[in-house]
Amino acid sequence: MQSGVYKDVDKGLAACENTCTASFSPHEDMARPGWGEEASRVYESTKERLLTTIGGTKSLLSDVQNFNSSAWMMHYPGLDVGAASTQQQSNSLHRTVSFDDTSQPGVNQSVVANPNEIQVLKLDLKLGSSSAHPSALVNSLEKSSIATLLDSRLSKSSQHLDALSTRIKDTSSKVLVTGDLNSGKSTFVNAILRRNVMPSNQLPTTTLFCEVHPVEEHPEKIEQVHLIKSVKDSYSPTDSSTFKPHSLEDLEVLCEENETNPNPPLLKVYLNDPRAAHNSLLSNGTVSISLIDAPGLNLDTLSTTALFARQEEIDVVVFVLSAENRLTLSAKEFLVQASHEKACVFCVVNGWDRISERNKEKCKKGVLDQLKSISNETWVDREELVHFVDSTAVEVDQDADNASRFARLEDSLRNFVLFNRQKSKLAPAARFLTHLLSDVNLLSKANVKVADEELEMAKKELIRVKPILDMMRKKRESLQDELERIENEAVETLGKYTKNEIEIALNEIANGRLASDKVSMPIYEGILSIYPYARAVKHALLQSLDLTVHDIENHVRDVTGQQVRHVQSIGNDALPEGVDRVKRVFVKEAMFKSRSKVNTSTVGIKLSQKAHNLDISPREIFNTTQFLIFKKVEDSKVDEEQEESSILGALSLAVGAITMVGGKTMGMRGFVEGAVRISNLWGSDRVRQWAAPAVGVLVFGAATYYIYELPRMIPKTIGTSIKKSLESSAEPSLSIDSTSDNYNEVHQVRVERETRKVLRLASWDVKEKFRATLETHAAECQRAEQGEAKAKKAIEWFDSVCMKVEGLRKLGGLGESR
Ligand SMILES: Nc1nc2c(ncn2[C@@H]2O[C@H](COP(=O)(O)OP(=O)(O)OP(=O)(O)O)[C@@H](O)[C@H]2O)c(=O)[nH]1
Repeated sequence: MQSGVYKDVDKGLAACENTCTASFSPHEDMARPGWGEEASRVYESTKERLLTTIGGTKSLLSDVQNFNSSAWMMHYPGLDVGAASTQQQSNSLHRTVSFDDTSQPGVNQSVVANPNEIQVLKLDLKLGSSSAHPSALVNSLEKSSIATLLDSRLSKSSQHLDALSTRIKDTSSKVLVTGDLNSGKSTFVNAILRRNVMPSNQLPTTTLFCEVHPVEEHPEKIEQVHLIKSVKDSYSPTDSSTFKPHSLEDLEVLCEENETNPNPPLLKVYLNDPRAAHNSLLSNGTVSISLIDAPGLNLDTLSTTALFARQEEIDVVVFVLSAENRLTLSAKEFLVQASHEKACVFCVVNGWDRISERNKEKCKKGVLDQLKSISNETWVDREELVHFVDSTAVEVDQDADNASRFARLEDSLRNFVLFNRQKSKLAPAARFLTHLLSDVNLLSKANVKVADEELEMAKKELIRVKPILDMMRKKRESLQDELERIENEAVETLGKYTKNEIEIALNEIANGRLASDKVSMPIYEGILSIYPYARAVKHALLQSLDLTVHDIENHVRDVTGQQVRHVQSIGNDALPEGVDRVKRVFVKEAMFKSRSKVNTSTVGIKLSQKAHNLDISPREIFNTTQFLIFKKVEDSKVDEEQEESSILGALSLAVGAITMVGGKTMGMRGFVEGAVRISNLWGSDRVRQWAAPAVGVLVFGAATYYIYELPRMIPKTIGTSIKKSLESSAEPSLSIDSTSDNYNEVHQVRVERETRKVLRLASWDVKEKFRATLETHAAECQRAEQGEAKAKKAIEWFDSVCMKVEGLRKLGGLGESR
């Protein structure tokens, strides 16, 4: 016999929790004076502790939810993939903290936990195919989905805590009286109340639920019946819209009226119990008890009554059966369900007076055997829970034996109600809190484990990435400087080179020589083709200049290409390992290609291909100044001939001018005629006498000299002219187009600009790659630092949750769920 239920009151709720599964035999305690007060005291103190624990747990759940949504997406333990490793883990850690979360990087797959340990916060993973293994589902779900599912479980648990809290605060207890049809339920309720209130009859009468409350619960403290349309409707005795009032006398009529109602109403009956508190069950002075007279069980009412019995506020089910009849199928079915829900069922075997003395033992055995097969717990405590009485005799004169049996029934029932109130109101809360706190503890430890893993990963990542980042940050400035230096040096070198090469070329041309050996001078074909010859010379000189520029460009391309590779190699050397290198290929042909698109860039290019550059002015053929200059440049010995040459030059200029004006080259006849015309100008006979031969000789000598000197003079004259005009944009004969810069400067600037453009692009590539790599590493570093901080915070926070769980367990007198 378990008699420690009320003795061991100091164990508080742990005792309450233990008694949930303990057998019930409080009769020894009942015999003690003041047992009711003691039970009540235990109840009150345990209730207060539980309510405080519920408040603390709710606040803890809210904290977990906030942390889950704002700081750390909660991880959920996966499924057991190895009993051995689970066992091993369990041995080393308090309440298995390991788990199989293979969806998380870095989590050791051999580390597992038993998911069955999670009870209240178990996720509803019946998603999609029912054949999908829960572990697969856990692992396939996104972290955020798990966190969301968990959040929903936490919310539901919090709501359930509210319901439990309300239930704990509810001081009333409900006793549901049910049983087979006509088994005497109403008669028994009347006997308990010592009043003939419930209609009882040979014929089935009770078709609806009659809930009897002490009159003290009525707002006006009057006896009254409240008819509530449906058992599902809400009801408040102070809200007249929720019920229809009737007098007690109407009760029988109301029952008759609703005999065939498929959806019968619920009746609340407020009744005065005239008995003293220590005798009364209804107004016992300790707790507020209501009795519910339910319809007899048949196929129609079975489900409704079973549903009613399952309700949390039903603390006790009193099952009334007839001593004369065996249990019906409906009754058996109900008892199985009720005993499953409530563990023990209080049984009243009615009509005991109808059983003859000699059959009483046999009848008793038959009833108990039936009960044993249905509810073993009830059978075990049959002395307290199964009573054989005559309910009809309670109000009338009854034999002492039945009076004693009924008194014992009443004591047992009252005791059972008080005892079960503790069980039905506090134990579910205690059990739920125990499981919930254990789940929170398990989840916290599982998350500490994950946070540990993530902390390790973050640290490793920082060890890897931070030195690279620091090195790159240090290199950034020097790389920039180095690239700029290479660019500037190359630009300067190639600019100078260009200037120098063009200077050399122009000097060559000014000396009448070709600047490139890839071009040859035209052949002089005599004075008669002097003009085409001069034009061809000019073309050859300009072409040689063009080829010089072309050679310069090629050289610049080669050198720039080398510098591009140099830039790339410096840039690639500055990049950390594992990063793609700069691979842009330098296409040297693309250099100097953009000239056709931009007008100014055509300046000074392909001079020989522009027709207007080949125009020859008389001065380029007969320019005495040029001639003299050529002489000076060519040979210093000719100084003494300068005077003569000057005269001849002047003459040649005149003759040339005349011949050119007359139609470019007129030939010897025209030349002589020209000379005669000049002599005619003089007009005097005397002059004509001596001058004609002298002029003739002079002209002839000059012509002879010119014919001899022209092939040598023309390239120099033209070359000098070209050089002069290229060195100054003011020279109209060979303009380098719309620029004020001279030819040399134009090319120097062009080469510098192209070189800078190419090298700047190469540097940009390198710098961009370096910048992007640095940014990537900075982001990785930042992520790792954030991960480290987050993991540290999570470890600290979940550790504090475990401590709070421990505190709440102590506060509520709760143990560990497993
Ligand atoms: N002799 C005897 N008759 C009883 C006893 N209990 C009930 N009866 C009679 O049995 C009949 C049915 O009693 P009720 O109380 O109406 O039975 P019930 O279970 O409430 O009936 P329903 O609600 O219609 O299922 C009545 O005539 C009662 O007088 C008892 O202990 N002894």
